[in-house]
Amino acid sequence: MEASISLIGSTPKPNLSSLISPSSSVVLHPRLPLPALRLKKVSAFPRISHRNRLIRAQCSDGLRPEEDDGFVLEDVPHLTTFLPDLPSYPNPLKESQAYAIVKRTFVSSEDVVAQNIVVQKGSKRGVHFRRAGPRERVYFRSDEVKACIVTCGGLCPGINTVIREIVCGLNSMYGVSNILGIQGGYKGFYSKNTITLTPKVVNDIHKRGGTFLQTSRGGHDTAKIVDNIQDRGINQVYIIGGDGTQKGAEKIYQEVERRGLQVAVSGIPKTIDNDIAVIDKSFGFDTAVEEAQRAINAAHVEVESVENGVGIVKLMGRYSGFIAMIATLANRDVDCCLIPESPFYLEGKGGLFEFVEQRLKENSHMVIVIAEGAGQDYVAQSMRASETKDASGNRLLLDVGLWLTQQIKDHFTNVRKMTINMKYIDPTYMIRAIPSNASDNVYCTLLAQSAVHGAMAGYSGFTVGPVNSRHAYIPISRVTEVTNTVKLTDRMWARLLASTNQPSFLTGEGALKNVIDMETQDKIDNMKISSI
Ligand SMILES: Nc1ncnc2c1ncn2[C@@H]1O[C@H](COP(=O)(O)OP(=O)(O)OP(=O)(O)O)[C@@H](O)[C@H]1O
Ligand SMILES: O=P(O)(O)OC[C@H]1O[C@](O)(CO)[C@@H](O)[C@@H]1O
Ligand SMILES: [Mg+2]
Repeated sequence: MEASISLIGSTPKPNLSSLISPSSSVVLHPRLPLPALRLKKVSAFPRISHRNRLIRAQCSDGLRPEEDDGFVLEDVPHLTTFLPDLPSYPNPLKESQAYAIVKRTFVSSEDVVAQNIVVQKGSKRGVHFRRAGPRERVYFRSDEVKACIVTCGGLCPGINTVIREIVCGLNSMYGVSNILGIQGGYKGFYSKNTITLTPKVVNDIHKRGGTFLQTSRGGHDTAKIVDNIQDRGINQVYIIGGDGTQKGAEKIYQEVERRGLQVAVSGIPKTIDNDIAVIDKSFGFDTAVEEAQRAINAAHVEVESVENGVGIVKLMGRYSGFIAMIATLANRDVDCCLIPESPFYLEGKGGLFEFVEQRLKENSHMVIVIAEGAGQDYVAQSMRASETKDASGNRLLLDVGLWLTQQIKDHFTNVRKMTINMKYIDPTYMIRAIPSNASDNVYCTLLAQSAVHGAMAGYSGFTVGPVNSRHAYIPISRVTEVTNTVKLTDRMWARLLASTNQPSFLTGEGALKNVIDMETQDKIDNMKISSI
């Protein structure tokens, strides 16, 4: 059967045809050079969600589901898309001692990573991403590369490891020695001096927390940044940061393409909140969960040593309660976990006050873990909410930890006439500021090396990250269009409820329906397989 292909984006170019198996119908996104098969150009979709565009693409191709194995490649841009005459060179890794006995040094263009690995007999093959790794040909000569690295947004364990491994990877694998550090985040492109990064300069930065290059929020001025990239002759840009940073990276890529520059833009997702879609997990998350154990354990020791001890530990998580959820599951001494995705209430039947009292009666102590973004609307009812934002436009949160501490104290002292011993611990910045642990260090190394291979291979406008444990190149827009959140309807939250035996707070009329409605909408937009 002849393959039927829908192409979204600019005019196709004749190479890289091998991805197409004769029986597949393939949707190439956003631009894959022309395979030697029948092509149908799909024009002008409304710029709605990436996912919807793909669905539309398949429908417009007139494919009936029965004839279609549903293979979809969400491809990343390549420099040859807008610079068709760019020369390529044999990858210097061919000569590398490190890869001398590796059976398959290079990743084939046919290697893709499936987004969905839980399938049923007869399921569509679904969305795939290009597998990350070195390619047979590179689009930069080593002595021509001028790379830069920038770190933006909040801190996260492991940033320094990523910086180190980009520098060392470029140098040892590709012989690149011209690498600049942009200081202080995006605004550093146009307002600060750069620093020269060599393997020697970055040699032991991975042992320290924070970012060697400093970071900032706000200050993303695309035109000024790309002017600066152009003026300095930079041709590889490595951008380490969270969802906001990746949105900025996408804008930089678009401007680079508009100007027709030979610049590879690579995003490396960083967020302690684990709120980036598509990837399995963000680096530093495991380290954060591990460090959170120390705070939870301290709270438990304190409250178990007194009568009616109530410990509250506040953890980070602006919109996503992953750290709180996984830290709770890991710990066993937590009686109740509160996250932004799961609304809770204090008073009445099934409320938090009732549960605290019950646990105090049973055990004489209890520990609550609360994510900083939990119950914000609730807090706003009793505090004067100011709609203040940080320099990047993120809403500044009200301190739910202090608020909850006060509410519980007031309730038991004034209403229940009980003496309780309250211990409130806020370890948020301590958790974020530490160096990464061993497994995160390995993860950061893989991310950095994958980013370097992708840039050298001429990909641009991509984010790198593990999808079902295999590192992949993902279009940046795909990871920024939705926020990864804890799905209350998935099993992981149920596991937590089963482990703590806490109330689900879903007894209010319509509460469960609201959650399901919200998540259904989310799932339509976001095909992420959320699992940790
Ligand atoms: N929509 C956007 N377009 C362009 N740049 C953006 C956008 N959103 C944020 N940025 C820029 O990205 C940088 C970091 O953004 P932000 O402070 O939101 O942190 P982040 O990358 O989301 O990391 P985290 O939230 O994990 O700390 C800032 O310099 C900000 O100006
Ligand atoms: O105080 P800062 O540095 O703006 O960072 C706080 C925010 O950063 C995050 O850790 C995300 O990086 C959020 O969880 C938190 O709200
Ligand atoms: Mg963010």
